[in-house]
Amino acid sequence: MSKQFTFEEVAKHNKPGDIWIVVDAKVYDLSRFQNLHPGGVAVLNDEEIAGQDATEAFFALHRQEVLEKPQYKRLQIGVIAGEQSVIKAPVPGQISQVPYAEPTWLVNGFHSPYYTENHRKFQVAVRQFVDEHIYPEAQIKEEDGTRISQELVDRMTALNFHAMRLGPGKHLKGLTLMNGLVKPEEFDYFHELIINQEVARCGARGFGDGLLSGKVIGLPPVLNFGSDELKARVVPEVLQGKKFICLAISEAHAGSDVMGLQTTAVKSEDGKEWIINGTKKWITNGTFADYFTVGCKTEDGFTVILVERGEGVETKPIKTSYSASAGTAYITFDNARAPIGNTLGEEGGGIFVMLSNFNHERWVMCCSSARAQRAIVEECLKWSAQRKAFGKPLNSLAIIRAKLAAMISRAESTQNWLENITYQMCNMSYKQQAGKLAGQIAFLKAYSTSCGQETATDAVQIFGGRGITRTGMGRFIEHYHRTIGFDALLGGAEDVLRDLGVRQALRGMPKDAKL
Ligand code: HEM
Repeated sequence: MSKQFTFEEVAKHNKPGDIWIVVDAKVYDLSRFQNLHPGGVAVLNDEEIAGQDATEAFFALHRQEVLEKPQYKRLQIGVIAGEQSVIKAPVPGQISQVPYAEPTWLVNGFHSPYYTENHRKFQVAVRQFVDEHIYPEAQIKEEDGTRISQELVDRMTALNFHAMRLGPGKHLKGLTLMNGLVKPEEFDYFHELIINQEVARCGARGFGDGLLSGKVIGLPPVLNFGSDELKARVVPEVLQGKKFICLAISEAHAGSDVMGLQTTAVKSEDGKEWIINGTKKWITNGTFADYFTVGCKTEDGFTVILVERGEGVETKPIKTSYSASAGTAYITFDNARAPIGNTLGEEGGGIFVMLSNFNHERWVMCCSSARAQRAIVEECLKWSAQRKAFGKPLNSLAIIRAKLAAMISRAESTQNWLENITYQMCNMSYKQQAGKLAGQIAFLKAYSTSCGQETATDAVQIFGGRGITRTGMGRFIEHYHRTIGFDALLGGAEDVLRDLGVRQALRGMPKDAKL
């Protein structure tokens, strides 16, 4: 039972060296903390703060997580008798009650044709896991830039999280998913969407990629095009988080232009090995990968080869604008060798191997992008309600409300289009998806990330200086604004994708369609 105080008792502690305050009906003794306060002593000694109820002033300047930190939590010495705390710290797994902070299918009273009872149970379990285990590590690693902990990798393995992130398919056969919550044959793209969206809530873009997204794009070529022997060796150890894999296609010489790649693979004299020479750039998870799914120029064109870390393979980190925890690498292959049996698909058939991967990769990015921008909407709705300017909350200004309207509309339209495409994916064969959805997914990705960029700009305007400050109230806004470019480039730049979508559409134009 907390010690009880009255406002009168608190008011007596209002002098330098003896400062108590009330925040949300909780009494804090700041006497010894005052000189350590990052905001300085003077603000605490203000006559409207020292000995007073400082709730409004506190929440205008600090995120509520400040009070959850153990070093600050222990400043609380009691509560105000007869008063109730109203501000609740988020509980792991909880659904936000802020309007538009959740997609409609998670909001009380709304309906959806897409999600089953099983999806709903699955979402609860995934959110709980993300909030308890991924979110806290994401916040630390995004800042310190170190790679994902093996402890977290292992926790994810125990739920077969790594396997589920590759989507539905044969690789799930025989696995216990999420402690048996969903049967492998029932796992569909909506389950996968849930995983992608729940992880995106962490608001840590670099760590999000460090969370083995190299595997999401690097392993499918092995799964779909590797020999049985290669698959038997590589797939289980990657899905169990014992080894790491990445996709190594882009180069300093060529990004979207796959045919312009310069890394070469030639056969050894005895014909048993590939000898690989060249460089790769911006390779996610490359710094800690054991396997590299490498796009190479070969005699017959373009070929994809699985290369193991070893002699002739060097990786070094590239400093990008997001966290080094993503393991973004510059890779050099200097007479690196790989057995011919590591060829993925046909020699010269690399384009086919790559193209079969792109739709899924882009759709995964749409899931994250839609959810990440919604999290920014929630931040802006909260901030504009609690921040006062000219004596009124920010949201009393029409210009702020107009920005919120635009953000909300963007988040809702992206999610709704995404759910429609996901439903099509659930009801089409992989081949049908390749034919019918490449354009749709390309358009959605470009739309979603351009919406994200506009939302990032609007959010910075709403948060002001805090929107460009890495700590404190605007830290998620600063982070989102700094890293939205990754969504807009990875998996295809916006302009390239829009053009691809239109070209796909033009191919489907009936010859007899005339005005
Ligand atoms: C339990 C009491 C308090 C604790 C534990 C605390 C802690 C902190 C911390 C950790 C920061 C760094 C920024 C951040 O991480 O958000 C900070 C900044 C600040 N604090 Fe406090 N604080 C307390 C009460 C207050 C009060 C009552 C005021 C009164 C106005 C105040 C004014 C400020 C200011 C002006 C800043 C700088 C904000 C900025 O740079 O945007 N603090 N405080």
